[in-house]
Amino acid sequence: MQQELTNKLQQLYEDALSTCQQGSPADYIPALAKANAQLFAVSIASQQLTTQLGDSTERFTLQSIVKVISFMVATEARGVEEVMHYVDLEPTGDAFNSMIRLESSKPGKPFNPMINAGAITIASLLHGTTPNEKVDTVLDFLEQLLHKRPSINGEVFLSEFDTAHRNRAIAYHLKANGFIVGDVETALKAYLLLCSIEVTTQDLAKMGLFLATDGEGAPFISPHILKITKALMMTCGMYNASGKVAAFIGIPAKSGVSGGVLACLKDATIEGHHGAIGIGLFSPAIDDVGNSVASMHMLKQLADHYHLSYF
Ligand SMILES: NC(=O)CC[C@H](N)C(=O)O
Repeated sequence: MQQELTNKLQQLYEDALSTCQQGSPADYIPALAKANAQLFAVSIASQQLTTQLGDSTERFTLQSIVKVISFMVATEARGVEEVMHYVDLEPTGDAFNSMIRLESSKPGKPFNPMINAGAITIASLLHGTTPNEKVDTVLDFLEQLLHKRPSINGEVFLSEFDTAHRNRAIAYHLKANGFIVGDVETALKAYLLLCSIEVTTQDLAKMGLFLATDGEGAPFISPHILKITKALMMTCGMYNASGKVAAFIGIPAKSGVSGGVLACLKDATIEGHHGAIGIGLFSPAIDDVGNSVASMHMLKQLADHYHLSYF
């Protein structure tokens, strides 16, 4: 059922919308730079209800948000022990594309699956030998969850593939240290294709609800893997602002440089929504760390107003 908008939610949305100009769209991926910085959409989904604010049908690429999904799919396929042989579960405090710890810490194992190094390793662990076969395992999962197969934005993929010098360096460094399974270019291409999967905030809210309900009634991911995934979102999901997001918002969330944010709440109340809730947000203007300014403002206001912090 689609919810009538309350004045409060509308007011929080308008307040957050006014913060868009404090950021700007990511420009290190050329195709993302031309996004309309004024776009802002919020979707809230619970088992009873969905709420849409702004342009919730606008499509954007998942970018780093896909790291949550590919981690779940790879870990379901391989098991926690095998995955942890290749990727740790520790926050870094560094930028998402940092390479420093691959060299400064021995044996150069990526610290967690939410940074680029960890996500490229995870892409190498997905079943399949070609990039498309690997990506299909994630698309299959999303198709079951969303009841439609998401598309890949070819322009964004090519734009990033052509300029992926840093990710390529990370991938080869990982390979040299034994943390890429199989062909390194295959892992890199799979990772970049995964980042280019297109969604709307409505899709993100459904993904959030899936996580929030511990996978109830949706494609199977073991409960212990969902628990690890949400812990990773809380500790590592918001780049090197993860600690502050945990402290001041207190909701497991994952953002991407296209301006999307995925959040989930196990048991909360937001207007007519009660119980497990998924939230999807999107606004392309991001801050220095890489988090969407309006989306984070909205999430903070929601957390304060509806007492959503886990702590
Ligand atoms: N933070 C992000 O969203 C990064 C994803 C982007 N595709 C990259 O690898 O740089």
